[in-house]
Amino acid sequence: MPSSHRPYRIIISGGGTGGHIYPAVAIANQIKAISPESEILFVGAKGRMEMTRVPEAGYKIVGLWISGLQRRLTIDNLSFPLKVLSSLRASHKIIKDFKPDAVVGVGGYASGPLLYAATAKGIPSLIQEQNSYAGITNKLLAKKVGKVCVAYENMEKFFPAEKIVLTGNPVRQDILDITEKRREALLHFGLTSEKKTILVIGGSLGARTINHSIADGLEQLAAAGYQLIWQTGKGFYTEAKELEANYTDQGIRVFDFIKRMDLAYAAADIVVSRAGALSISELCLAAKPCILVPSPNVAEDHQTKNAMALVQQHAAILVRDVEASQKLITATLQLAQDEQEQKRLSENIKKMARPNAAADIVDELVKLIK
Ligand SMILES: CC(=O)N[C@H]1[C@@H](OP(=O)(O)OP(=O)(O)OC[C@H]2O[C@@H](n3ccc(=O)[nH]c3=O)[C@H](O)[C@@H]2O)O[C@H](CO)[C@@H](O)[C@@H]1O
Repeated sequence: MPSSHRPYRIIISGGGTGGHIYPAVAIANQIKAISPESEILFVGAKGRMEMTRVPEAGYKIVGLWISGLQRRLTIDNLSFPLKVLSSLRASHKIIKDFKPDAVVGVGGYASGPLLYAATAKGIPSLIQEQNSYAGITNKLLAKKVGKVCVAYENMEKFFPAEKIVLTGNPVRQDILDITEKRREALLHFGLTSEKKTILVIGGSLGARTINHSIADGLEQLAAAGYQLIWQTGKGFYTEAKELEANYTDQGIRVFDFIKRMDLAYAAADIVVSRAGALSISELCLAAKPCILVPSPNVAEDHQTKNAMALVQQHAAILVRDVEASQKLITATLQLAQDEQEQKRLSENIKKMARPNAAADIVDELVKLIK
């Protein structure tokens, strides 16, 4: 069937961590799905993760010279006003050259100047907030943009009510259907179907407390007969690799970053994870029983709020970061042994999935253009 959409020119801006980048990629893929001739340009922050992950996903990206304002007084802060001015000027030029029909902001440093410049020119714009607690960039931009697509209820405290649309977080297509991928997944990670698999993910940057707790409990997990896919982030990778060397026959697999998250979810019987908003949205779609260890190092403790939205529905188990060193391994072993609890959690978390988020967001975007 021919597409009823003309080709659109869209800029998507933001990044910093996977939690901002992958929803942006999912939105881009959806625009291409409804209108394959569309042109999409990403705008990120120089030196940040999006500058490599976005081209890997097949899209062009340009980088702005911008960073966040640190809460402490640092040398970096002194250059902050200069960075804002420089990135605003660069954003105006990018918009003038690319001539977008609309712009999308996904949060993170780069979306500030780009959306500010776009809205000043009256270009239709939409932001997507992944968390149950709004980031500062999005809060400031909300006054200027046309629509704010959110993933949690009660976001009126942060954004003008008439602009809010509850869509959920857009998740990469390959994670939407993992049920058929288990065999391929076990093969991919060199694991066996005879053992249960625990997936440990620290979020796109890795999580120190989770890493230390798993390192301390590795012997226990292996002795109990579980295999492990363990994503450490860069910081703990070398140490974890050394530990892994003692357990290769028992199926302990260490990665700093996993590119095939679809296969990681497909292989997993249970998951231990930070409570980043995208990880949570993906876990809902994958319908995996999980233990969430919210990062305490994020604005307004928003990961705990993300996690509680599930815990209150008995859709996930919470282990607080301060308690992880004592409780995480015990909780993991308990859940791994309790198939009824796994089933209950899996059924409940599945109810919270929003598989149409990307399509709903792009619908809103198209309405703004029209
Ligand atoms: C420390 C920090 O600031 N964390 C924030 C960041 O988290 P972070 O970037 O960790 O984000 P999320 O947990 O939301 O998402 C991680 C994303 O990276 C992907 N992934 C992860 C690990 C890996 O090895 N491979 C891989 O592809 C996941 O599949 C997911 O798509 O953005 C989220 C969304 O705004 C916030 O909720 C988090 O609080």
